[in-house]
Amino acid sequence: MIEVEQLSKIYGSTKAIEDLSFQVEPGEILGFLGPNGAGKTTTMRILAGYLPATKGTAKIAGYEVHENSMAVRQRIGYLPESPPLYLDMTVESFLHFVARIKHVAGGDRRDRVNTAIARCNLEEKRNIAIGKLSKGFRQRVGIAQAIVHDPPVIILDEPTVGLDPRQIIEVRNLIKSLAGEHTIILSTHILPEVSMTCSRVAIINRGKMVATGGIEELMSQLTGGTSYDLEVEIPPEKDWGNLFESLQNLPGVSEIQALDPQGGEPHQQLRVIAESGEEPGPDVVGILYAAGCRLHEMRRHRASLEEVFLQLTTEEDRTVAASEAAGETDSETVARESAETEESSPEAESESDGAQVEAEAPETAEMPENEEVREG
Ligand SMILES: Nc1ncnc2c1ncn2[C@@H]1O[C@H](COP(=O)(O)OP(=O)(O)OP(=O)(O)O)[C@@H](O)[C@H]1O
Repeated sequence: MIEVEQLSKIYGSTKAIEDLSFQVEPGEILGFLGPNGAGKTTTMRILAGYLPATKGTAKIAGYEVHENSMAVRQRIGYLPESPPLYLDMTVESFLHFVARIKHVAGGDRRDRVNTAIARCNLEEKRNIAIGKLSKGFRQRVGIAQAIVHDPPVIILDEPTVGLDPRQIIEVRNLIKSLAGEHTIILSTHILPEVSMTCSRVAIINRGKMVATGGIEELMSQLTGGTSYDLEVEIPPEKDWGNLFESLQNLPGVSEIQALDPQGGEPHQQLRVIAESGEEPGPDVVGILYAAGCRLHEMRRHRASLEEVFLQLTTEEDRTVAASEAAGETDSETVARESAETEESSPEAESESDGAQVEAEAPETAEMPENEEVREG
């Protein structure tokens, strides 16, 4: 449903994203995860047809996003980081307005608006002006405007930023309830968001893809899977070397480490590292039991998504640091930092992005006087 091939975006001399390739299957929620400045918003804006890529292609439902931006916009619902909302309009009239500009047929509009209101739990707020709603309700209106034309694809850029913990849970549940019927890509820098909401994850760092896959799959592939820390007491008559060898030869065991080799007999602290996707814990216990060992403690450790994320992003950062130490010029880093400083100034942005900035379509092209509305 979403196919991205070697997508790159360069702002002046800053490579915001570089050769990104990934796919999102129908009905799936893909978490697009990366630290601040990794290139998430840039990717979301390109997918939504609001920013041209420098290189590569992105297709939504078979349409190339830049070449067929109108066809793509009909097929996507987009929630930008700061959703453009008309604060003076009531929830219902705003959704009618969006349905009209999204070309929902006149006869279907009432139904579509009612469905979006129901899906986003906005019944009690339908006649309230958006400006009087809390941030959490406004975010729901943002999601309602993204789904009001029943698009097959929904693009959500940091959908829970700025919400309180209760609102975060509500918005996450809402997003989950939309999967299946819709294909969703959700950008976030919040790890639990991905594990709670998404079926698959794409991790980016400094504009490059560092991993994609199912969350479980990534955790076992990248960290070597499960390990067990054991404290055992070995009977004096048993040969420790033989026992060590039996454990080492167990199917599914990758390595045995003696954590406390100085501890001496009979107490030993061991770490058993499993092969990827294997769980040899019960067999380890079986061997120890058969050898007459006393098991004082056994702890199973599985890497968390946090560890995977840190492992991936730190490896990448270390590589960059190493090349810097080797005397290579990191023009990208310098350019990024200066671009970040310039970001706040619209003039500076046009300078750094040259002609590409002018070619960008504003996210709110269909909503005139948007800036005034946002401020109001
Ligand atoms: N208009 C622009 N002009 C110049 N550089 C830009 C522009 N927009 C983004 N960048 C740079 O591109 C890089 C990626 O930015 P982007 O906003 O896509 O990251 P992000 O992952 O969404 O970050 P965050 O989580 O902080 O919003 C950053 O280095 C940023 O400074």
